[in-house]
Amino acid sequence: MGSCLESQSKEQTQPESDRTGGGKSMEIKGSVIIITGAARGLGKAFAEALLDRGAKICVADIDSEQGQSTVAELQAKHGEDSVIFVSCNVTSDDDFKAVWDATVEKLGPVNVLINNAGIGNEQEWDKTVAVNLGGCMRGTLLALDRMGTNKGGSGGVVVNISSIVGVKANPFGPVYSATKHAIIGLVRSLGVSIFHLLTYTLFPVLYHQLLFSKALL
Ligand SMILES: NC(=O)C1=CN([C@@H]2O[C@H](COP(=O)(O)OP(=O)(O)OC[C@H]3O[C@@H](n4cnc5c(N)ncnc54)[C@H](O)[C@@H]3O)[C@@H](O)[C@H]2O)C=CC1
Ligand SMILES: CCCCCC(=O)/C=C/[C@H]1[C@H](O)CC(=O)[C@@H]1CCCCCCC(=O)O
Repeated sequence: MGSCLESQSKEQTQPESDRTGGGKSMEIKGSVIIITGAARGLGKAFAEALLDRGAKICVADIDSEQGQSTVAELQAKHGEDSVIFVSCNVTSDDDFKAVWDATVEKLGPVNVLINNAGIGNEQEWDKTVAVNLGGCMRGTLLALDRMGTNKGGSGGVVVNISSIVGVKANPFGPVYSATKHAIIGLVRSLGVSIFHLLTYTLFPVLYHQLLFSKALL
């Protein structure tokens, strides 16, 4: 059966301790990092923390107004050459590729992708699946294609954002919870079969933001 994760082979397996993607240790200073959904919330907080440590950041978000305002704020502190905004809907292959190309052109070769964009819309469940799970899959597969050592890349890191409800049941949001469970399945499976990149999952618990505050009321 064909696989979207082409050219994996059993010969390419290596010990867990050697899973370094490109075989090098990772340094944040000078790294080029794409963060989806970084116009606000957790993604913006990741951008701030990584900029403080010397990374260059592409804020990729569907909300251009908020994204541009966030980048203007971050540029005022870290300089215009350190952070850019690129409009991106993570459900679109073309958008994701354009983000990658613009980042390489303006900041240099990409080292890290953080698939952070996420929504919690139980009524429009297919949209929630497309953004939360589809965005992580699309980004991870593109990263393998662009950074994978099997494709002539230098390796790199992909971080996919799950949630506490990716490991616990969430009766108030079963669709959201299912997407976050699936992200863990994706990364765990990649972790045992792919050594061309490092893949991680983060499990945030609660981070204040407007939408979630409203969901609790
Ligand atoms: N806030 C929290 O306590 C927790 C958040 N998470 C996860 O962390 C991630 C970020 O969450 P928050 O910062 O709280 O969310 P948020 O709602 O504050 O921000 C989400 C960002 O994603 C963007 N976005 C939405 N749809 C998009 C799309 N199709 N393409 C590109 N960008 C899109 C939005 O414009 C927004 O800037 C999500 O994946 C969420 O599921 C996980 C656990 C806890
Ligand atoms: C309900 C427990 C949520 C656990 C923490 C979490 O993952 C929160 C994430 C929010 C993030 O800001 C983006 C969202 O939209 C998330 C909230 C989704 C809650 C689903 C509730 C479903 C509903 O009541 O419609």
